[in-house]
Amino acid sequence: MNDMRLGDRAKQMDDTKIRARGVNVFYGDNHAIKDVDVDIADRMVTAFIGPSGCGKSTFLRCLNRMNDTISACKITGEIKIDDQNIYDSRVDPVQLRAKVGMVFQKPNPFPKSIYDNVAYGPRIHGLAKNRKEMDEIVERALRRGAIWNEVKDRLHAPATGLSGGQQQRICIARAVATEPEVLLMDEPCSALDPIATAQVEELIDELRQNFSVVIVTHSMQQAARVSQRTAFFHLGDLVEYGETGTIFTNPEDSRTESYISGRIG
Ligand SMILES: Nc1ncnc2c1ncn2[C@@H]1O[C@H](COP(=O)(O)OP(=O)(O)OP(=O)(O)O)[C@@H](O)[C@H]1O
Repeated sequence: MNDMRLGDRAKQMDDTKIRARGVNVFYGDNHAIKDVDVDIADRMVTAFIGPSGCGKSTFLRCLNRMNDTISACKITGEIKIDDQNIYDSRVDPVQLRAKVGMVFQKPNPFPKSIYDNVAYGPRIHGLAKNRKEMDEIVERALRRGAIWNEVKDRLHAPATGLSGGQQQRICIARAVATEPEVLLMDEPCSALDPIATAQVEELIDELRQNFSVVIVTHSMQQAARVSQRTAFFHLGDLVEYGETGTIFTNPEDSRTESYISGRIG
């Protein structure tokens, strides 16, 4: 183990936001995630990389219990956010998903106005006492989504009428409107052109001032650009996890090296 990783491990003692231990996921007989332990840091971007089907999205969805909605899916092990086991029967998944927001691969605005898309979560969770407070929440979220200037004059127009890149930033604004602590992003740029991708990447860098961000990406360049930590998955195993620069320049495991050099995947 190199010095960087030892330093990282020590730091993780202080800044861990999510602590997963012995996590296994099964879809029927398919053992999709195998005994994964990982500590995800607060206010940093963590990238999940690995070949198609290795379990990146499955593990990401464990972090806000999105897999609960898949009946064939069984999860064992423990995932704690701060000190709370999110699979404890007392945890309400709806409340959990306000705390752990998610942005998907394909922009999926609701067929509602831009304003109502962003106000949706805050309304469900009763975050505003009146219209003025809701207006403030919506504006703050749209500013955080780096889309306010483009939409401030048409807040009541349908969100579905925006470009793909704008829709994705609306979805990010919608996810941050409930003041989550963690933001999960499942290939958030895969449907975007290079300009919109650059805007979303810049935004991810700003979001980490306030949130712990976990991003699944197929682009190693993107992982290298946006993340501080990288986890490499292969066939359901978390093969290697550490500081992004180290994973890309000096990986310990031959499978990681093969993947980043394009020999597998
Ligand atoms: N809803 C589901 N029902 C059954 N099996 C699933 C489901 N989702 C994923 N799987 C299986 O779990 C394994 C991991 O899939 P997952 O989508 O997590 O991989 P991934 O690394 O995110 O892949 P990709 O990069 O292609 O999106 C695969 O074998 C996949 O077929």
